[in-house]
Amino acid sequence: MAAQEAAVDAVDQSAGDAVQEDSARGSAPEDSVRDREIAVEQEHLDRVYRRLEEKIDEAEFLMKDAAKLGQVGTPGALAERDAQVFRAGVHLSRLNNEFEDFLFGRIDLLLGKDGERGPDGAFTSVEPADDAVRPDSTADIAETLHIGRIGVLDTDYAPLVIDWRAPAAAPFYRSTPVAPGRVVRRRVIRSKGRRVLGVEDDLMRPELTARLDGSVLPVIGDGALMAALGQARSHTMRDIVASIQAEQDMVIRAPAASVTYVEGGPGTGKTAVALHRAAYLLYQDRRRYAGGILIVSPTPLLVAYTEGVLPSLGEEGQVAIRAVGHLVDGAEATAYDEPAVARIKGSARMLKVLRNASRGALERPGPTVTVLDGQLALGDEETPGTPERLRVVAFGRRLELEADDLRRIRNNVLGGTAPVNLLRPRARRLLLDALWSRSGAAGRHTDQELAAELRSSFDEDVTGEDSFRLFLDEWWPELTPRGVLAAMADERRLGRWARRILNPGEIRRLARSLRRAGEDGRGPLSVHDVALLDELQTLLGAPARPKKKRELDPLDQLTGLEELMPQREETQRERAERLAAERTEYAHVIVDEAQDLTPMQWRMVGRRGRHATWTIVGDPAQSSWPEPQEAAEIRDEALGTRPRRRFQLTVNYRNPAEIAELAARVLALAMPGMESPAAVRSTGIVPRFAAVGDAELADVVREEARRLLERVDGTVGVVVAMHRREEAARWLAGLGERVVALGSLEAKGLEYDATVVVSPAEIADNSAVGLRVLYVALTRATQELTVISGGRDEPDAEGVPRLLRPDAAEPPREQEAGGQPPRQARGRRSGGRRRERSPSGDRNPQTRSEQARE
Ligand SMILES: Nc1ncnc2c1ncn2[C@@H]1O[C@H](COP(=O)(O)OP(=O)(O)OP(=O)(O)O)[C@@H](O)[C@H]1O
Repeated sequence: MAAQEAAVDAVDQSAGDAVQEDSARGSAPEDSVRDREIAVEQEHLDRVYRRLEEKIDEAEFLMKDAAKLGQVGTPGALAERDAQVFRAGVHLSRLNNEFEDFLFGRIDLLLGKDGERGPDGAFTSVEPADDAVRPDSTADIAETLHIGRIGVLDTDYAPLVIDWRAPAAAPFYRSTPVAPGRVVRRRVIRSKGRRVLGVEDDLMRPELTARLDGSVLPVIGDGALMAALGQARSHTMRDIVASIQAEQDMVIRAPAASVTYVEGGPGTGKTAVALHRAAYLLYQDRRRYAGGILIVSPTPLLVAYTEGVLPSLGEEGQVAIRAVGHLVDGAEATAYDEPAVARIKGSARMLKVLRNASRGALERPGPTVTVLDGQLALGDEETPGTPERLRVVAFGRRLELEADDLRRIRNNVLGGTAPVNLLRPRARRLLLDALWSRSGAAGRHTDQELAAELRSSFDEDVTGEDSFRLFLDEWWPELTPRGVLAAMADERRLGRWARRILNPGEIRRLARSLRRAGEDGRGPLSVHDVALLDELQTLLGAPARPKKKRELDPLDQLTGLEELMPQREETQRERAERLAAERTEYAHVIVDEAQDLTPMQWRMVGRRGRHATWTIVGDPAQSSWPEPQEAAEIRDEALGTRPRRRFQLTVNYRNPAEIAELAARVLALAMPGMESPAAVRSTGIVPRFAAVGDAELADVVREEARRLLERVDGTVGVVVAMHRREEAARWLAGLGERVVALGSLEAKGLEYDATVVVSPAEIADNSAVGLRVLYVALTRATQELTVISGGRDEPDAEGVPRLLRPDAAEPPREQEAGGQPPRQARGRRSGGRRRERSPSGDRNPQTRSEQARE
């Protein structure tokens, strides 16, 4: 906050010039220039609110009127009422949504090349008219536009506020001093409710002396971007609508068609851009996209962090944001697999294993049972194996099919590629055929009609028998994805299905991991299990069931999936959830942190967007998936032949240069030759280091977290290796909600005012791509970073771990799949004591870091 206030107070050079001119005319001093500008914007905001209130009155009148119409009760009147209630509800909902921080921008423009106005009342030209600037570099402001979260027109259709997504608002984001177009001054207005609190200006044409209504245009503040970046962070992400940068705006407004790829390093705004793009697409084509956009996020934590952004942009309930482990209804992943297992489960090789399992699971091991006289002869066995003999009585004769017959029929049916559950009717038919030929009745009639009649009464006879029905249920049971996954936990069976696909070690590890889900398959699932379940769902197919008739919603009839209204019993969120549950495919799919998706996850996500357009954002340098080539192939299969458009984001808005520079050392190890994004600001606060022994780790981390909580207004994140997650949460117990402990894989996409990264070596050893995971951990802080090392980190005298020293040695050997992490190569644990303390005897690592820097 302090930074923001400071920025508001700062009046830059150009403003100074304006002030001087003001003073020369004997008018206001510096403060009053700013106050006067705030008053100018306040006046405009008051007008906007008056107009909004009029519109709310109109909407309420419509609602009342609609209710009256409803009392008439004729079908025509009811439909009319629904339509009115709907329109009014939408209107009210939007107006209420938009009231907070409603107006945030303004641009002052030169005269344009042509005089045409667009539908929002603004002039359409982008470039200034030839005579807009006089030879003496003076110019007049010809048009002023205010930008807000939705558009508002005055009673005479003049634009009071332009929707940020409208074409006329684009120059607010795109204009730069290099390519200013018509924009002379861009202003960000900071307001709360009805009160304007401050303004921040960027001058796009500093060479001009521009006048508005005869006075020189004043310029206030340091620029909105810096003010926004300096703000304290909370546990939820904020929208960036007031300070979207030109390269980001290009992505947000890119046409929806085809596949839009966005790459950029940590903090370049990829997630923010993805969310704003969803809002933009809704604005562009609401009919197509309302309720039809899916955002896939890597973790539930990132979903929780980002889900407030769209409502703040006025788009409540229109977009489904789901963690990749929550994409399958009814299957919520809560567990993480160890890296070697994740690598198996995510690999495209699993496709073949699952195909085999989905067919093989029909056959259950165990004591064979006979279905006899309408009963299963189970003996003491609770889970019988697959029956190996079918006996029925038909036309007064006992008929039997033996194991060989049954096997032949099964193989015949499974010869096709159709989903297993959908093959059951065919299996049933072939069983009946075999019994029929066994019955000897086949040749009894030459007359086709009679033969057909006889056959049909034979079928009725057989299928009416409990023995047959029970047999079929046991011999071709309806398979569920969780049931098959549970079957794969049996190492012997898995061994058969994975023969020549996985090696014995992989089979053992995979079976062991699947046993966690329990024999009934109801135990906790991992993120990677969910993609397997989704694949199995496709391989098994859902047997046809009579469809439950859905009650027709009159609003759906009126408007399809259009905007939602708050007055109805179902809330917007519930409706969005319902739409998401009913939906299996989306019109636009946005994948955040796409570099982490495994091949199997790409298949799962791909199925949700078979006819969709796509936005895919990611950073290869942050990938926690070790086989990028394999993932890219499967991704390309999922995206099909749609044309690709690529964008690169190049500026790091999150980390100060001091932190970015440290992280770049790890990037150089993890991805040699890859460029770091340029940090946009510097704070002068260098990262701090401490080396501690195991015994002291908890205390030192806790103490450091406490110290950082005092230094920053917002949040503190403590990032540890995955196996320390729970332990770390205990270290921080009682420190309050502003501080959280995170496993390194959970830190993806999140940010904190300050972070403590505990043992870089442990984090790096955590997986085959540990250096990239460490790079993620080091790039989460917006202000301060402390690195605490143990003996395994091989800290130097200043406490700087080996991996973070400028002369970091060769990158550690990548861990083999399932092999031991290469930690032995990097030293022993320290003897247990921290090697240095501050002169005052406290354990504040600040001192060491300062010493180190000196
Ligand atoms: N134009 C902007 N104006 C203000 N803040 C911005 C802007 N662009 C990005 N930011 C801020 O920078 C931070 C990083 O943005 P974001 O999380 O979207 O980056 P990212 O590229 O997804 O990072 P990562 O890859 O590390 O997850 C956020 O706090 C975001 O609000």
